[in-house]
Amino acid sequence: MQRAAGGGALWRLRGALRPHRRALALNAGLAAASMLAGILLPLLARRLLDDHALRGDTDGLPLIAALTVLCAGGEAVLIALRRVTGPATALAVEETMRHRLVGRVLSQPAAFHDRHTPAVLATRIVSDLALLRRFVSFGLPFLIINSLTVVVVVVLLLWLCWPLGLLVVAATVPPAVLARRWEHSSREVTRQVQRDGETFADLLDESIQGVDTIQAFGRRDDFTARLEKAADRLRRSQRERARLWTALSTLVEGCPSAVLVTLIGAGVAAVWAGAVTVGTLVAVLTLWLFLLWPVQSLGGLMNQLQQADAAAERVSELLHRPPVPAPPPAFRPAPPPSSRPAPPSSGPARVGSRGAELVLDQVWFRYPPAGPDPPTGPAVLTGMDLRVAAGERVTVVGAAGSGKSTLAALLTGLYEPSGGRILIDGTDLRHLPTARRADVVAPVPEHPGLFAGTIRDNVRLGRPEADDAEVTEALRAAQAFFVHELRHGLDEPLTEAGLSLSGGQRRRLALARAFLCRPRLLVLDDPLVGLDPRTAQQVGAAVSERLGDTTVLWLTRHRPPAASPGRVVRLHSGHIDGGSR
Ligand SMILES: Nc1ncnc2c1ncn2[C@@H]1O[C@H](COP(=O)(O)OP(=O)(O)OP(=O)(O)O)[C@@H](O)[C@H]1O
Repeated sequence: MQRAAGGGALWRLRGALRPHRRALALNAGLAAASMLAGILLPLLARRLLDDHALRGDTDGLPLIAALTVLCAGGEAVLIALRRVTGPATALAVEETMRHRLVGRVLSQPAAFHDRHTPAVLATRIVSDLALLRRFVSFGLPFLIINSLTVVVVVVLLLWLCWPLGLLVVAATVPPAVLARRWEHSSREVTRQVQRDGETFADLLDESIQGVDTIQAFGRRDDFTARLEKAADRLRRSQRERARLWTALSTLVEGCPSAVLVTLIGAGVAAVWAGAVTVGTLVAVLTLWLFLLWPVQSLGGLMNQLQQADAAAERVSELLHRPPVPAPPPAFRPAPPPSSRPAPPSSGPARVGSRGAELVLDQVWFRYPPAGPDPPTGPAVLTGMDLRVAAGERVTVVGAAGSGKSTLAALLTGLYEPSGGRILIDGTDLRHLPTARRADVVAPVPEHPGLFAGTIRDNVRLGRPEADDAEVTEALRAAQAFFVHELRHGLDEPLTEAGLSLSGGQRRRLALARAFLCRPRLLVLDDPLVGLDPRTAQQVGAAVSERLGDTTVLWLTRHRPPAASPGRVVRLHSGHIDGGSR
């Protein structure tokens, strides 16, 4: 439903302002006080002229002069204070929103990340929040101060000389109406600018990430053309927005000069006619000058309000997503294996744990749609049944695209089944708290995620408290001996996403990471891809021999090496042939 006025999405973000309400109230107080101190000056000038200067009366002059200096000085001090506290408050508000936003984004399920690319999320977290910070530090205070100024000045003008006051009121109406109409017509254009910006950011992200492929296939010109087309669309919508904005600002900025001339003419005539004093005319003209900035800045502030509202809409769409569901109180996962003493480092490393029983009960799965349309694609899993006893090793063999990675994603809770249940020791996986999942189910995904940091940080991802002896043991079990040949060993820094390592090395670090968690169920998604036959054989042997009673589900396109886990089942047409023994 279309909102009647801008600001609705901003209002939905008020929760993020709550922790800063004192600082915001202080800023508003400083702004109102400085505005009032400024507005008192024309009134004091009127007294100075009418009661003293034009009459030659010096009685009381020092008091009026002292009050004038006090107001002028007070206004300057209050403005300076606001300039210090305002940006600090805006930065604090931005920090609160960023903290909440990052937390919400990182806790969203995989289906959400399928629909929002990293570029779009980064834009929202960085650019949209910067827009909102600017609005909180500049746009919002000025919208409040300017509105207050208009009300106070108009009341004073009507009180000082109502005909001149009415003239001023009449002169402020057209710009206000124009700004309102502009706000209406430019709302959709503003959103279009932001949509085009997101599309461009997406394409840019995709092109930079795939630059090797683009260059290898000599498609640089094609991709440059695609980017230019998207940039052109963005430029066109920005130009349309600028056109609307120019029309408004020209009218709004041109109006006041015409009004000032009229006001001077009418005011001088009124003084000649004896209807107003010189002091009153000076006060009226000065007060009109106070209205100039609020009127002239109206367009700019509406512009900022719109951009901030569009940013707030996108930010609140993320912030108000449902939180990760809390587990029902009944579920008690087994105690984390870290409480057990680490095995001795001599002899073959054992990284296993007490295994969990896994049951897939009529599991159906269809990927959620990328857009708002209802799902249309075929179901990937179609009533899958599989029973794996505690401590059992099962190899699931399936062709490319048969749904192995999908099954791994379901087992690690990245997606929820569209139908049926996944039970671990009889408890539905849906009820397993996210933070404890790594204690129970550890994945070795087909494309493991590594992060900037040291090898140690990456291996300890699931168990940050593990000591170096445990990390080294997990690396040995995963055949990741290459780590000891690195210059800094466990302290070797990885560049972003572990790009400084080969695919096979990354995979072995992912294995070590999973081993270190000593999970009760280990899910391996084609873990031998990228390994040479000898290392593959050793990893297969490590999984068979060194995992103790850990239950292992090995998903693969081909039968793994001879030493690989025991029972073999086939994934075919979305279900497992002979899954439930
Ligand atoms: N995020 C996604 N959104 C929509 N469809 C998807 C998504 N990921 C995978 N699919 C589809 O689900 C099906 C199964 O894919 P999946 O990656 O699970 O297969 P796989 O057996 O692991 O394949 P491979 O051995 O090639 O890695 C494929 O048809 C694929 O197109």
